[in-house]
Amino acid sequence: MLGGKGNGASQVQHTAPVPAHAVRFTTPVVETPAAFILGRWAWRLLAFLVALPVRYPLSVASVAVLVGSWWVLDWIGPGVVSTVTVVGGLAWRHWHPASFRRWVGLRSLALVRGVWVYRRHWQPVLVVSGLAESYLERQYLPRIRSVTCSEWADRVRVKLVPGTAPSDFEERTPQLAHGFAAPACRVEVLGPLDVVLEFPRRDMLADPIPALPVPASADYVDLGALPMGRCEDGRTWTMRLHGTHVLVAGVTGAGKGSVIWSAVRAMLPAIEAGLVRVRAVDPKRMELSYGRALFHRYADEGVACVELLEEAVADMQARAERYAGLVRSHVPSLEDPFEVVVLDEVAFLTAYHPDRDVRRRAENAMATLTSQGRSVGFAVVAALQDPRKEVLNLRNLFPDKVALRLDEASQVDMVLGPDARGRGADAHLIDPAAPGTAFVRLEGSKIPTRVRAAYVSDADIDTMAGGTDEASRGGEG
Ligand SMILES: Nc1ncnc2c1ncn2[C@@H]1O[C@H](COP(=O)(O)OP(=O)(O)OP(=O)(O)O)[C@@H](O)[C@H]1O
Repeated sequence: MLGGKGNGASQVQHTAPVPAHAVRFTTPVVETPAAFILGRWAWRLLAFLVALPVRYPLSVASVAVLVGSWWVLDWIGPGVVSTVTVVGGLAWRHWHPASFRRWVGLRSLALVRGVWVYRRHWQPVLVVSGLAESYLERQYLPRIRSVTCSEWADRVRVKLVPGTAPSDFEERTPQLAHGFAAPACRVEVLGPLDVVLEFPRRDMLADPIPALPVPASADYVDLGALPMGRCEDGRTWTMRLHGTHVLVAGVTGAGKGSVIWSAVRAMLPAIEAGLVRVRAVDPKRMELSYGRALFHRYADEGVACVELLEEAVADMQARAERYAGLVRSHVPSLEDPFEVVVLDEVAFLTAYHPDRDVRRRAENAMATLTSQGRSVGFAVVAALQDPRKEVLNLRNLFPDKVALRLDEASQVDMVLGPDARGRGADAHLIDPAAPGTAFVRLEGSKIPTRVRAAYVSDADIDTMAGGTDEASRGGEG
């Protein structure tokens, strides 16, 4: 059953003896006549040739055209076909570079890398990393189904050996990444026995991303998808804020400020229009004080911070009372704007403040805001350096989390959830020279995605706070 074609297992010669059993039952060795073996090879060759036009239609068609033209016009035929193809290809590349890259460039790359990198090294890498399975003294390998290339990564679709699980691959992502000379490896489960291994080819996030354009007007502000920066596949990283709370964790210098400011920047026209109000808690007095003018309320001293939080709780409860039985979901308006409470270094209030009463009141206010605020249009964005439980008991009240560079591997799962590191979210290995880089779980995906927040400089914040950033305003945000 394991060796059957449909189940994705391919049988290979075993390279290591199975440890001796107390009692060994072995199948008798029967000499196979050479005719059988040759017949089987011939059958396989025939099946391969028949499947060829289906598996590689473009390549087979090209060869057929070349041979056909040679048949009809002798050597002039292939010469004419090649010239037309090259000139046509160059023209295509010139006029439609994007479609040429998608249909020709990336497909050719996938063909070459599929053979040269993955199929060539597949068996040794999998055997050495412990992903080859043994059964009745034979070894079985997961089978490569296809290799495709995107702008930034190779995606190797694999059919697993029955009896194994995707977690076997998830546990060996470092071995696989090193084995195929890639900077990382991520595992995506498509279905039973069906996984994709994603190997980045280059880092799309290596260079800092300048602050994104401010949306042209409040109409273009989408509180469910604020543009924050870039994903590792080159797409824009968008973050939902309305209807959720966001926890941003990262060591000092990891770039928590750029996440907070990118969110504020993406909401700027709505803030100016009065549809969004930001209350800022800034105990470090460094990060948020720059943009004071943008905030509805601002506090930087322990007791004042707690009072700000308690006022937000009172406003939230008043709104909840008005909505009770009448409104099911909040829509931002001038009367009831979307209220965002931004807390920089939340542990200062919940763990480090010397006054126990301040710590308790801060924790209570945050717990109330995060547990009751979502449906009435209150969101909390909290940044912290140390995600350990004793520092912030409320971690689980934040549905969305951003894991910037962290100190220890164990903190990754604390921030992103128990299986995050197994799925490739190595936030503890983020390069300190690339602040703003983080792992997040995008909506609808279990796989953590690597992103980088755009860098909103002090000058950008000054311009935002002065309301003079017309030049940087974009179209649809
Ligand atoms: N997204 C980014 N892209 C490029 N550089 C960045 C980015 N974010 C931050 N930096 C750089 O890293 C430095 C530290 O960033 P930031 O102050 O936001 O870190 P932090 O996590 O808030 O640190 P702390 O907890 O000490 O305040 C910034 O001064 C800036 O030079």
